[in-house]
Amino acid sequence: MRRKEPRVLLLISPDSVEEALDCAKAAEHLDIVDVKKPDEGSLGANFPWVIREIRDAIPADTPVSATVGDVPYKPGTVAQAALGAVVSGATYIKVGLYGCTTPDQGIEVMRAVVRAVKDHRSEALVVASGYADAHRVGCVNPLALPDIAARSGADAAMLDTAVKDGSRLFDHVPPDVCAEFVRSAHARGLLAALAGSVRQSDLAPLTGIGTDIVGVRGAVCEGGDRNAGRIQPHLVAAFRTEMDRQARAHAAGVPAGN
Ligand SMILES: O=C[C@H](O)COP(=O)(O)O
Repeated sequence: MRRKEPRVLLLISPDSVEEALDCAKAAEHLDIVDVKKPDEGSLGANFPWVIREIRDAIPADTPVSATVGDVPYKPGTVAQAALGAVVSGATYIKVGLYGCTTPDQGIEVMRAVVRAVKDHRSEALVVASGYADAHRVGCVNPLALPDIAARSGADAAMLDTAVKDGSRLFDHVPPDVCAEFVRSAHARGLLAALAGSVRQSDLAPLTGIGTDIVGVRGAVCEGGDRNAGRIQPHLVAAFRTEMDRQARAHAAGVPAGN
């Protein structure tokens, strides 16, 4: 049976139709299928026809998200790419503000994206994503994302990691600062999403932080390898089981351990 209101939404990122079919086998355990192309970057954009094929391949009640890329500070270019993603069937549109160095640049890009997406499909959700390791790539401070998202009319603020070299979300933004990010998003009426080589052992702090969405690829791939490994349905199921265990422990006020 499909989950109705999971405490935290699980977003899984396949890179192909074949991997999306493996996600479909685990559809009861995940909430959002997030199409990306990891060989084009952390939030690399896949082809429109891949988004369309994935939309057609997975259960109709599972929303499709698509990443628009690790985008430059080029509002027109990014708005067109975002329109391409929503026309192709995605209802979550994720934008990685890689080339934006200031909040004003991020707002300019995201306002253009929000207009392009919502003019086409008003109920689609726009996600403004920053990078926990922004200091390594010179982009906007991750804690600026909730304000950028709110001021541009986006629906969610997200953090991921830009450099996929084994370092993880909490290596760059510790749990107490992630908690501040989530509070800041919620105070602005936004969803908060956290990702970045997240593992099952991160689920206890992530649950406590109160994030709405956890984004994962590597942890549900064979051998934990987001590049060479493929998404495994049994690893998706195991990840969900641990999310649920942590959610129950949190609700009961009892630490679940790892
Ligand atoms: O949106 C989520 C990302 O796909 C996370 O990928 P990762 O868990 O391999 O860092």
